[in-house]
Amino acid sequence: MQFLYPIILGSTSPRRHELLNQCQILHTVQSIHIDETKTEQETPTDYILRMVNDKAKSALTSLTADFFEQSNTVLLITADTIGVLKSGQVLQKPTNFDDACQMWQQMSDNEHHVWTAVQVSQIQHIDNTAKIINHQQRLVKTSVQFIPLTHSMMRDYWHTGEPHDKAGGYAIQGMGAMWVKAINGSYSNVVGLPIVETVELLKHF
Ligand SMILES: Cc1cn([C@H]2C[C@H](O)[C@@H](COP(=O)(O)OP(=O)(O)OP(=O)(O)O)O2)c(=O)[nH]c1=O
Repeated sequence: MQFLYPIILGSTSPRRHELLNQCQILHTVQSIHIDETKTEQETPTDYILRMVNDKAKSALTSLTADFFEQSNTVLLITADTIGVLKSGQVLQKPTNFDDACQMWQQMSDNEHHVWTAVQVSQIQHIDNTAKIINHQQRLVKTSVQFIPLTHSMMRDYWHTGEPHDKAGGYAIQGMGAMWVKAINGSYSNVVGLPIVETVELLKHF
């Protein structure tokens, strides 16, 4: 798939990279590291939209002249995925087994939503500096229904190592699929990048 400008994925998530590859969307990857702490006052929407913009600003500082060899304008994709309970509580990556169990107990035999925000930033390299000249965001929500979970299921899953770096402590594309009874909405959104909306944003530029 071809777009007007070269594409950079600003992410350390192998899942996002794989989803773009699956759709033959050519891109290079720039890893990013930011503080993902949510403030008390922030709503889930404020938080997730700030995250994708902070990730874009962080990636910007790493974009050296090599990234602009083909074109002085590039498109940068950044994304953030969280789980959201009916109470509005935000589920991030579990910090330890107890933290994961607290999330899973609330998700057991229940519905939660997975939200992914995606931002496409148009970046220009002028006077040796990369600048965001335009950006667009989308927020996509998918409903996920879990089966009832027992403590031994939680313990066994934790020991696989899969939950550690996943929002809500599970991977629908992995063994976590055994806990997912139904979804309503975009599957790629749960994995970490809503493909339909990402392509729409890329086409916009
Ligand atoms: C719910 C769910 C989340 N996830 C992943 C997607 C994201 O990689 C991760 C949520 O963390 P994010 O902070 O969104 O992403 P990340 O830290 O992995 O990567 P980066 O910030 O560098 O872009 O959870 C799955 O892989 N499968 C799932 O089913």
